[in-house]
Amino acid sequence: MLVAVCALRHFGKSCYSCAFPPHPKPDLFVTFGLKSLYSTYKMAPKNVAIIGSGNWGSAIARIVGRTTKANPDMYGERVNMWVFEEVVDGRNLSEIINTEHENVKYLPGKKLPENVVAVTDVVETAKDADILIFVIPHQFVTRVSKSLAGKIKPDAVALSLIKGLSTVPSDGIKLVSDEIKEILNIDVAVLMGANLAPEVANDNYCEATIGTKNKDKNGDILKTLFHTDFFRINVVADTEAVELCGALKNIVACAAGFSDGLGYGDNTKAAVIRLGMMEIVRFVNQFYPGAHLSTFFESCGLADLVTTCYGGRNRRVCEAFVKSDKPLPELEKEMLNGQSAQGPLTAEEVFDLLQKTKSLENYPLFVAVKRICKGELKPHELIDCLRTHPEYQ
Ligand SMILES: NC(=O)c1ccc[n+]([C@@H]2O[C@H](COP(=O)([O-])OP(=O)(O)OC[C@H]3O[C@@H](n4cnc5c(N)ncnc54)[C@H](O)[C@@H]3O)[C@@H](O)[C@H]2O)c1
Ligand SMILES: O=P(O)(O)OC[C@H](O)CO
Repeated sequence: MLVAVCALRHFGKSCYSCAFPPHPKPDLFVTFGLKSLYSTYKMAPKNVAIIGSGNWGSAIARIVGRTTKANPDMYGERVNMWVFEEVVDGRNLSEIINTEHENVKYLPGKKLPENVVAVTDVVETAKDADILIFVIPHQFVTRVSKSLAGKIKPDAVALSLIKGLSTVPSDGIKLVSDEIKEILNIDVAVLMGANLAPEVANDNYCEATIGTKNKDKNGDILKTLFHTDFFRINVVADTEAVELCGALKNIVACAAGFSDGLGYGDNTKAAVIRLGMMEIVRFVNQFYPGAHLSTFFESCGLADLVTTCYGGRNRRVCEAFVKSDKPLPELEKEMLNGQSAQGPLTAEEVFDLLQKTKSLENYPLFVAVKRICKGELKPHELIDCLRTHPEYQ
């Protein structure tokens, strides 16, 4: 055993300086046999595919295209990116991406690395991939995952960048990562953080959190795929908490938008952020207990909440909702050019779960956002809901 460990550590080189206790030098056959086994494993670069090509999908493709190219021993150079085909100015978006290397609709003005290849067939995109990055609005996850079932490598791993929840008619909600896992029967990690896509695409410094239950097995290969000088990654094991921070912050962003639309200023918004944070922590503890408090202070937690409540699309659309009195779907269409604000939908999904579990009174902010989005409350009533928050008792 000792010999085998030593052989693996030295890959057949001299073991005189081995830190292990004294042991015989491994015989050449064992050493080189293991070396070649190791090389086979080591020399098989992982193919990466991106399922999605919206605002965030395209920004992340800029990073992944570069890291795969910079690490040829770890990753295949070509990165397939699934494009939900549409026509832009008379041309197919996929064709524009593959000739001009720019997603002119969802991330205009930013070049994509040339090794990122737009593919319109989702199975074709994913079938040879060892790492599948899911980055689509959450309402499309079930359908897209089902179209991949049985058609991907059985030992592939997925990483979800999706900030949202899946709905289950009987149970209320399900984590998007669990939905993907159940449909595809593969391991699913998550990546969340304070990451407004246009700023990431600008290479402005920021951070993100990877949550994986298999840190020993997948932590390095996933981290290296994203970790750059300007995009710094921490890997933690609290997968559920990481994912829920990403999904639930979109609801809080809506409350921040209402507050901005009403002209309430920074103190009120700080209160919205704090109470929102407390509801996120409470929700995780109630439905997915066991998370470390420190996880909420990773980029996926407090940092994402701050950035989203100042610069996000959910905030922007909800501010406009107060000022214009137009319905949210109309504003989303008018303001976002095909992009998606996921807070209102997530608020509705979370509301159903809270109702089913008789927990509504513990989440006044989440509940108020749902009711305002659905026209059941006026935006200014948000503050009445917060005034009697259980955090004050
Ligand atoms: N944009 C950001 O700043 C950002 C940052 C971090 C995380 N996220 C999260 O990443 C996920 C994806 O966001 P995004 O910004 O890349 O997307 P987006 O909001 O830009 O959405 C547009 C994408 O949805 C696709 N789409 C439209 N209709 C579809 C359909 N019927 N089936 C499948 N796809 C369809 C479009 O082709 C396009 O690629 C979301 O969960 C979001 O919360 C976004
Ligand atoms: O633009 P939003 O509101 O979808 O937020 C984008 C990112 O999630 C911020 O980290």
